[in-house]
Order: sequence, then C-alpha cells, then structure tokens
Amino acid sequence: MSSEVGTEALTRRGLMLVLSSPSGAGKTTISRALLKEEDNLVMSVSATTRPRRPGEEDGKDYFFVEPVDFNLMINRDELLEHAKVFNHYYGTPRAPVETALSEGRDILFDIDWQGTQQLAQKAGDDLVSIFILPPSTAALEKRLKTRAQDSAEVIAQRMSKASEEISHWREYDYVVVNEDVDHCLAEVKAILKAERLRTRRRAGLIDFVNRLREGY
Ligand SMILES: Nc1nc2c(ncn2[C@@H]2O[C@H](COP(=O)(O)OP(=O)(O)O)[C@@H](O)[C@H]2O)c(=O)[nH]1
Ligand SMILES: Nc1ncnc2c1ncn2[C@@H]1O[C@H](COP(=O)(O)OP(=O)(O)O)[C@@H](O)[C@H]1O
Repeated sequence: MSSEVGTEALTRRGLMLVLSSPSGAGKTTISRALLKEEDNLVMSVSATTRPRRPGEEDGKDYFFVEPVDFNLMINRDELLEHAKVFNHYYGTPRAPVETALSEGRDILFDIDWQGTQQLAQKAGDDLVSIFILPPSTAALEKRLKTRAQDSAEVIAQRMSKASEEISHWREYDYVVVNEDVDHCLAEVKAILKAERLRTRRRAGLIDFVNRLREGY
C-alpha cells in the first residue's frame, strides 16, 4: 500500500457535497455516475411535493409526499433545510444526513441555491458546494426536451427560471461546465478527492503524525 493511500484511509470527518444547477444541466446524471464510482459517498434523498416522473422510484429518487405531510415534517423539525422550487416544496430529511456523517461517510445533495445557503449556515466547513453550468442555453433546452419527462409548459417554466438559478453561481466553492459528462465527472471527482484530503477533515492525522515523530 502506498503511503498516500495509507494516510488517505485514516479517520476523517464526513463532508457534505452539494451539486446545484439550473434544471436540465445534468445534476442527476453526474450524481448517479459519482455514486457508482465512489464507495464512501451516499445520496441524500429529498422529500418533495412534486408529482413523480415516469421511472422515478419513491424512496430512491425522492420521498414523494403530500403537502400536508411535508408541513408535518417541517413542524417536527425533521428537515435540515427546505425550499419552494417551481411551485413545489423540496426538503432534506435530517436523520439520514446525521447518521451518514456520524459513520464518517460523505453525503451528496442535489439541491437548489436556497437549500445550499441554508446548509452553508448549518454545516459551515463541512460543506463543499459545486455549481454545474450547461455549455449553452440551446444545449440546456435540448436536454430538457430530450429528457422527455416534463410537459412543454413545465419545460418553458424551467428555462425561464434558469437565468435566476445561474445568478447564484458566485456563492459556490466550485463551478464546472457540463459539456461532456465524462469530463465533468472527472472534475467533480477531482474536487471531491482534494476536499477529502484537506488537513482539517483528517482527524486521524494527529495520531499518525505523533507516531511518525516518535520514530525520529
Ligand atoms: N432546497 C432544496 N432543493 C431541492 C431539494 N431536492 C431537489 N431540489 C432542487 O429542486 C429543483 C427541481 O428538482 P427536480 O424537480 O428533481 O427537477 P430537475 O432538477 O429538473 O431534475 C432542482 O434545482 C433540485 O436541485 C431539496 O431537498 N432541497
Ligand atoms: N453532458 C451532457 N451532454 C448531453 N446530454 C446530457 C449531458 N448531461 C446530462 N445530459 C442529459 O440531459 C438531460 C438532463 O439531465 P439531468 O441529469 O436530468 O439534469 P438535472 O438533474 O440537472 O435536471 C438528461 O436527459 C441527461 O441524460
């Protein structure tokens, strides 16, 4: 085992990785690919009041809930953050995030800028945020159309909100352009790797360095 791999495996704090983008830029695509390739990363499954799309699974893509149940979750303080996006409510269930972090796992969030701001206030240094941009307006519209899961009206609404969502790009730690999926994925993986190696996250380094110094 190389020394780099050895020290990388030392105990460290889990981190919270946020991906945001205008609808259709590729968050879901990048998230799925990242989860396949990264062992220590789990997805935060949001609750939403939006209708289920064909192919989406309850409990896997989202927890699809009625507005009354969403309100109950807010009142019971079961959501770490929540926001209204495109006339529907979306929120992050608190318990799975706390479990994952306490087990030293990293957790991936596909949430909008409002949720990212709320998490940044609560999580501080544990949060790493990435904004994904489409290569062009035309490409974004094409992707929303070829995904073929929303009506023409819903697609038009999402396109008209894209500029507003993009206006928050400066609030993020990193910005990547999703022109080519493999290239974008490689950039996101590089960010994750570097963030995992940050000194302040690597609690296990203290003992490692102490042992190392004792040898001199
Ligand atoms: N604040 C917040 N935003 C969320 C959450 N879950 C999803 N979103 C955002 O809601 C928006 C709409 O998501 P969705 O309906 O799945 O559409 P899509 O982004 O076009 O696939 C996206 O910007 C998501 O990132 C959540 O739990 N909290
Ligand atoms: N780099 C890319 N080039 C071409 N099509 C892409 C690319 N990334 C994603 N797509 C496609 O664009 C559509 C929207 O992507 P999706 O991941 O659902 O976006 P989001 O989750 O941000 O709304 C999907 O049909 C997806 O297959």
